[in-house]
This record gives sequence, structure tokens and C-alpha cells, in this order.
Amino acid sequence: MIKIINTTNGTEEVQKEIEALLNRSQLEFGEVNRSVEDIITKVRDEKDKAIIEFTEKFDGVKLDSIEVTEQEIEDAYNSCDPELIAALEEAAENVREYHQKQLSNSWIQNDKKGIMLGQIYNPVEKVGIYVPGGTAPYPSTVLMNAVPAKVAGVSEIIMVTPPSKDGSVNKNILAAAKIAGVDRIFKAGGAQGIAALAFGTESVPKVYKIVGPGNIYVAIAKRIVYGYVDIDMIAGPSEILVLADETANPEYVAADMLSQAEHDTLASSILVTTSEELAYKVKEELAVQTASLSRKDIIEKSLADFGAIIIAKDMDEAISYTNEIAPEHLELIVKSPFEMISSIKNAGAIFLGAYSPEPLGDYFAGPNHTLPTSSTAKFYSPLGVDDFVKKSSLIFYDRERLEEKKDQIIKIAEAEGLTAHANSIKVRFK
Ligand SMILES: NC(=O)c1ccc[n+]([C@@H]2O[C@H](COP(=O)([O-])OP(=O)(O)OC[C@H]3O[C@@H](n4cnc5c(N)ncnc54)[C@H](O)[C@@H]3O)[C@@H](O)[C@H]2O)c1
Ligand SMILES: N[C@H](CO)Cc1c[nH]c[nH+]1
Ligand SMILES: [Zn+2]
Repeated sequence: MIKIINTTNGTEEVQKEIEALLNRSQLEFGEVNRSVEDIITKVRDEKDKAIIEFTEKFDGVKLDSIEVTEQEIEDAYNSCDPELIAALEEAAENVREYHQKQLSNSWIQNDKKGIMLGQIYNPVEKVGIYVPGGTAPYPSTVLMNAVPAKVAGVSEIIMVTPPSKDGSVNKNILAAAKIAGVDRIFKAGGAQGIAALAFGTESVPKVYKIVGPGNIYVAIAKRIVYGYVDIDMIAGPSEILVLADETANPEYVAADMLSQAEHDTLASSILVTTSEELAYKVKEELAVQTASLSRKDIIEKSLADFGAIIIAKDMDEAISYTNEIAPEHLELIVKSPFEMISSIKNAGAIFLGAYSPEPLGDYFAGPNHTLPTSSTAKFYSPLGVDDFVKKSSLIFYDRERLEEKKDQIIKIAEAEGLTAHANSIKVRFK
């Protein structure tokens, strides 16, 4: 049962609640941390053999081979519902169009005689994408990860995802991978999938960067391998915070909260409102709607552990709680949502008004649904083209310009006691 916290009775309880939500952060899961470390070490040492063992243990299937074949991908695509293929194609096009706007160009500055400076952009060559598949298949996540990588010009996209009990990968996931242009697909979920991408195995190529969301095991594994490879962010169990006033429809608010609660028992769904009446109506609606949903058990646990309805004394207080929680998804269901945008400092994605519900962003609108969770929206951004691009600096001085500035450079080098650095300049002008 979701709890209602009324801040007119004092703010202590809200602060405690916010702390509890923030403690949900992967940093607090000591036991999970240790078991993920063990999985990663074993995969690094024993490679494919360890993946096969962990897949049997966690996904309940003994694999003969880890890689998905071209034929399996073709067959999956051809057996998919054509209407689903059309919807995925349209969603992919929206994601492509949105991410194309994020492309930055290399630049050169040559307005000073004899000097040329600049920056060139290159795609990361090999990228690993994680696509969740433990409790639900996520074809939409294939698009969200692979399409921006393609837009950036990544040349090799390696995907890992957990297999089903029969040893296959969900056909809709494979179809989405074909639509998005994924190069190779491996049946490896959780921490073992992340370790395979980070260190490489006999079957899985080592990549330079790993992106994509997943459950707590995936999120922690990414944090542990960071440094051996780059990662995008911590994109763990889903979250939604609805910021609503008395104009909001309780049926819509409850439905949107439930859309994220159904992802995971560790998902978090919060309503912050200035209307006491709305708070109680949403609580009722949550119970009514949950009763008919297929993932009722997950939802009930998630709402009881990480759900909350907070009644704030006014909109300023409501906004300040929102910024402190820094949710993955924020819905503004208020009279004038556009006027509120500038007050929001921390959120992965902001949905404006009653007709921009969160699943519009999950599946279709174009912005990425791989987003920072556990308050990390305070410093991380949504997955985007930038995540797949790196930069190199360009530096050119001609002889005259270097001679003109040689004394300053030598001065700094000698101040650092680095005479070889100073000599590299001096040697050119003896
Ligand atoms: N933040 C985002 O952008 C975003 C986007 C989509 C989905 N998600 C999240 O992705 C997650 C999907 O979770 P899922 O579980 O369905 O799929 P998943 O693929 O993330 O995880 C399944 C894997 O977890 C591992 N695992 C399960 N129990 C384990 C145990 N006891 N010990 C070690 N490993 C274990 C297994 O290897 C299994 O293959 C949800 O939390 C959802 O909220 C987040
Ligand atoms: N809401 C998830 C991100 O937290 C993304 C997703 C994919 N499919 C459905 N939802
Ligand atoms: Zn979702």
C-alpha cells in the first residue's frame, strides 16, 4: 500500500522518505555488490564457460552457443506482427530524427596568422549495448540504444541480452535489432553480459564503451567495469515523479505512476501534489487500477517499498522536493506546465501536460528512454549522440609563431622543473 505524507504536519517525515528513496541507490546494495564482483571476476577468467554457467543459474537455460545467428534474426523478423514492425520502424525514425539534431561538427579556428587550432569528432568504434530481458522483453530499448549509436557513426554495435528459458532471444528484440542495425547479438544477461563486453570472451568481442539500462545487477556491474571501459551512466530500476496540482485527473496520474511501478520491485513511483483531495483520489485509483494489471505483484511491492504520495504546502515546496529527488521521469500535470520548466533543475526527462504521459517517451516521441536513475539526474544526462562520440584536439603553430612564444613556454616548463620539455622548444631555435 502506498503511503501518504502530509508536509503540513512538518517536513521531517518527507525528508526521511526522500532519504530512504535515495538510499535505494545502487551504492547501498552491499550484498548485491559482492555477488556482482564475483560474477565479473569469473567471466574475466573463464570467459564463455562462465557465461554458460551463469546463464544456466540465473536464466534457467543451458546454452550450446552464445551468439545469435543471422538466420535466427531473419526468422524472428519475418515471424513478427507486421503492425508491430511498422510501429517500431516509425518509432526508430522519430528517435533518429531527434538524435540527428544532437550531432556536433568538428571545428577549426585559424583567425590568428600562423596558428591553427581545432577539435575533431570521431565515433567510438566499438560499442556494447545492454538490452534488458529478465522479466520483460524491451525491443524499444534496442532502438533507444542502437539508433543514436548509428547516428553517431559507430562502426560495430554489439548487443547482449538474456535468453528466454528455451534458449532463444525474444523475437521482437531481434526484429528491433535488425531495424536499428545492430551488428552482433549475444545471449548473456545481467552482470555476466556486462563483464563479457568489458573484458571480451572467446565469443563476445571486447568493446570500448557499454551503454543501456537494466536491473540492479546490470547497474552495479556497469559501475564496477567503469575504467576498463567507458559507460554511459547508471540507468537502473525505473522511476517516475508526477508533480500535480488540483487540475490533474487522478485516473491519469495513477495510471502513469503504475506504468513505471510495473518495471521492477525496485522501481519508484511518487506523486508530489499541492492538492490533498487529489492525493487521496490517486491513492484510491492506484488500488483500483492495480487489481486488473498483469504485473500486480511487482507493482504492489514497488509501491509499498518505493512509492509515496507527498502533499506539499505550496508549489515552491513541491518543486524543491522534486529537485531533491531528481527523478528519471518527471510529469508536470499542472495548470501551466510550460511556466514551470525553468524551476526544474534535476530530472532525466520532463513530460508536459496531461497528454504527454511517460510511455509516450518510452516508446515513441524520439527523446531517449535510457535515463539516469537514483538521483543521478543531478549530474547525468539522457543517453544521446554525445555518448558515442569522442573528440581529439588539433594544434598547429608555424615556425615564426613558435619562435615568438618560445620564451613563455620555456618559462613554464622550467617552473615545473621539466627541462626536457623546455629543450624540445629550445632545440628548434639554436
Ligand atoms: N533507467 C532506464 O533507462 C531503464 C530503461 C528500461 C528498463 N529499465 C529497467 O531495467 C530493468 C529490467 O530488469 P529485468 O530484471 O527485467 O531485466 P535485466 O535484463 O536487467 O536483468 C535480468 C538479469 O539479471 C540477472 N539476475 C537476476 N537475478 C539475479 C541474481 N539473484 N544474482 C545475479 N544476477 C541476477 C540475470 O543475469 C538476468 O539475466 C528494470 O529495473 C527496469 O526498470 C531502466
Ligand atoms: N520506462 C523505462 C525506462 O525507465 C523504459 C521502457 C521501455 N519499455 C517500457 N519502458
Ligand atoms: Zn517504462
